[in-house]
Amino acid sequence: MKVELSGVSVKLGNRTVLREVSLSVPSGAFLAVLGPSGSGKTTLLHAIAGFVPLESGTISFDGQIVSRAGYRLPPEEREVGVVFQSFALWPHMTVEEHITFPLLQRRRRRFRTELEGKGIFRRTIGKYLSNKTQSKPKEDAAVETIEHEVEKLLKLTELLPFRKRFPSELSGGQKQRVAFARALAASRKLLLLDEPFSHLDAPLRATMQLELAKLHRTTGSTVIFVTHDREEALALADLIAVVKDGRVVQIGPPDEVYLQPNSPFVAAFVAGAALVPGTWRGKWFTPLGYVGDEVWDGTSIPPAFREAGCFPVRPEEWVLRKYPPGIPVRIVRRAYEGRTVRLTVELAATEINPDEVQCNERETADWPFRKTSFDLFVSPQKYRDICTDPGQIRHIILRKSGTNIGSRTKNDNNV
Ligand SMILES: Nc1ncnc2c1ncn2[C@@H]1O[C@H](COP(=O)(O)OP(=O)(O)OP(=O)(O)O)[C@@H](O)[C@H]1O
Repeated sequence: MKVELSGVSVKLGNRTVLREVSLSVPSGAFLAVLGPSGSGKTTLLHAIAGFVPLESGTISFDGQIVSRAGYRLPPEEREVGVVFQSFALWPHMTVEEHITFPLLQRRRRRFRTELEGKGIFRRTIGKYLSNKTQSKPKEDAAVETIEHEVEKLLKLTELLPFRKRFPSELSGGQKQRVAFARALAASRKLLLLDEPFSHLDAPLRATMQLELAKLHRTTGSTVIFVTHDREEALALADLIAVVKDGRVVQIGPPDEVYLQPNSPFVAAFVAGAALVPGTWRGKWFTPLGYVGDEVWDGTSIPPAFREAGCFPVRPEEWVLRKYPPGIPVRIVRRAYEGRTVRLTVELAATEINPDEVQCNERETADWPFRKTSFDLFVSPQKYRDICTDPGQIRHIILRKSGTNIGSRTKNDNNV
């Protein structure tokens, strides 16, 4: 199912929580909605599910408007499957009953007139159908269809051995799979997932991410997935929408958002980039405190970085050196991660006059820009060769890629 939002604004209480959000998710695509806490991700998902009314704009599914100001197709009529952060399983229902329930609801919608007021939500399909609301052949066909679908979903989510168990008898990962199976039973067209892995430990999280990717491939559902974990978003999605303060500030494929962020916020949030303060002269950038005569070529850096007086550098772009040339930094933390050592560094304060930092307050107010601290990775061997203790001052330079470095004296003449 293709999902389109055009100029969507949502007010909760007297706060505008979503502002003029426009985005388009092609049928079968996996969109990750990525943003910090409180940015409006869950509200965006709730607007798509039909849980909240719109102040303005439209939401459409396959070209049909499902929400606009003053109109909202009820959630149960939207054919969407939702997985909530907390799983929200029903303690009194078994695994197979969880999956049966939305199938009965869908059936109920189809036979609404026949079933109206007949008390269909009993614990099993048998009980439900023994209400004799339909003819015998119709009953048999309904049982068969629902049973068949339940079997398929149990198999798809590898829950066959647990079908008779209640939630209290399941592990975290199994509960998660029940939540997925129930959502798929509600709809295979559109799945809305609100941080579904946030309560799982790291190994289980990795397994569930693989399972979700497989499920997405096999079902072909459109998936909208809310997360504040950039690695999860980069690993799973076809498209990432970065949300800040209720707005979508950038949307694109993961590599595009990672490699070509359009603002300091996206660079720092999605790529963990350092926002190196310094001075722009034309296309050339001189990092603050740089010891040496190099300047960086910012031809491909968007204007928002010039306005903020900074240059984005991703962790993998740095080279650590014992001596100048480079930017002096103090190593404040090291974390051994097996193949690499993650170093957290701060610009060495003695070298820097904070007044020289041309910081755009609005863009960087929520990011530790002035107290610039960021990560870089070195090999364990390099770590042993270059640094021994946190607290040491070392130098970092931008990895030479052949095109992004110039000489200060040579290029000063060109600006
Ligand atoms: N019912 C409400 N009334 C008023 N404000 C609300 C209401 N619900 C949420 N908000 C506010 O709307 C903003 C967006 O909330 P939302 O839950 O969508 O953010 P989020 O990005 O999903 O956050 P998190 O990652 O912490 O779950 C927050 O500042 C929140 O405090």
